[in-house]
Amino acid sequence: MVAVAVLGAAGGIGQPISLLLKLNTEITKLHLYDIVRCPGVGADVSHINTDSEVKTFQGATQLKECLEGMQIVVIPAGVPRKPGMTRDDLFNINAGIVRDLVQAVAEACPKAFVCIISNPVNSTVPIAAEVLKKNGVYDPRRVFGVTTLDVVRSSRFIRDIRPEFSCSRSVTVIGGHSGNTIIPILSSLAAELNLSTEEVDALTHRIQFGGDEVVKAKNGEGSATLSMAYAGSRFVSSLIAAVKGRPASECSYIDLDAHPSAAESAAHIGVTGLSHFSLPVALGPDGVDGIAPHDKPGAREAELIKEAVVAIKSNIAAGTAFVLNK
Ligand SMILES: NC(=O)C1=CN([C@@H]2O[C@H](COP(=O)(O)OP(=O)(O)OC[C@H]3O[C@@H](n4cnc5c(N)ncnc54)[C@H](O)[C@@H]3O)[C@@H](O)[C@H]2O)C=CC1
Ligand SMILES: O=C([O-])CC(=O)C(=O)O
Repeated sequence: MVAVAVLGAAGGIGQPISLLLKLNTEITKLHLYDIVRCPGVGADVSHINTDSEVKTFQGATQLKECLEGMQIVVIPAGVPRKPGMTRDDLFNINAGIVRDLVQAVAEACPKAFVCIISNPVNSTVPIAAEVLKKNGVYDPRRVFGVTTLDVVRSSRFIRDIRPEFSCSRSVTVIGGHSGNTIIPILSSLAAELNLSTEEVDALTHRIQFGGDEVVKAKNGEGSATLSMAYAGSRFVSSLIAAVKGRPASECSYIDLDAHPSAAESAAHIGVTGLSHFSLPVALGPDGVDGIAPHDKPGAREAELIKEAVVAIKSNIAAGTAFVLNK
């Protein structure tokens, strides 16, 4: 049995991710929750002829019932950016949404894997961690910031300039999920693909600010939804593979206490004094199971890491203070 809940299921990401999860034949129960429009989305998705049973829940009074028995909880609830905004500008609204949803997770399915999509991920994941800690149910191996879209973009953007590069090849992306905290590790690929310094710089910038391309193109109608749904569904598939004992790894923004090798690996690249950072994570039946083999940062990336650490530190502090000071 694999039971998955989507919180924010009627939204721009929520709808297509619900569709993709309905197509995943390993999922047996799919629970969809939102504060609006959920019955319609659920009725629609439930007609797809795969075996999973779809149930919909709407409004805070149905949240706990939605979450009971869930093994994986995917959270794309919250507001998206408009042009001119940073992800951090979403903090004031989304911090409270994530806090309240994770509180319900703590009460109804404390052992579930929690996959957080809502921005700013650099802060919302520490918020989730603090809420679970407050409830005495925190397992750092089980809480993930979904940064898969940065990896997906990296593969595709490299393919744009080197058609011989296979889109299905994963690229290591570490750090966080906003602007200059996103660090694609391109040094060894640069040698392999004969990328010039200018090309590496341009690729790095495009990957870091890929979200802005979509925000600009959507012109006030939100941010990435379809590519995010794809990325989120890929992340969930990897998690399910790991739970079922198959090898799986994904880059993800995790608690560095999730595994001794996480903190070691981070320290090795100069990341100290942070509770969270995105690393290539080896996934196992209990979630984070170590650090997956990955390309090592070169000198240019080491500089980017230094900048990212400063920004992520303040994002984490904001998230932590939000829960602890209330
Ligand atoms: N991690 C990543 O790589 C990415 C993250 N995002 C983030 O995902 C979030 C969602 O984006 P979209 O789906 O485009 O937004 P959207 O506005 O289309 O959908 C959000 C959904 O959340 C629901 N919602 C709001 N408050 C809720 C609550 N308390 N409980 C349950 N549901 C609630 C809304 O009713 C809506 O259906 C945003 O914060 C966005 O920045 C977007 C793209 C990539
Ligand atoms: O750009 C945004 O606000 C949405 C997002 O996180 C992304 O597309 O990477």
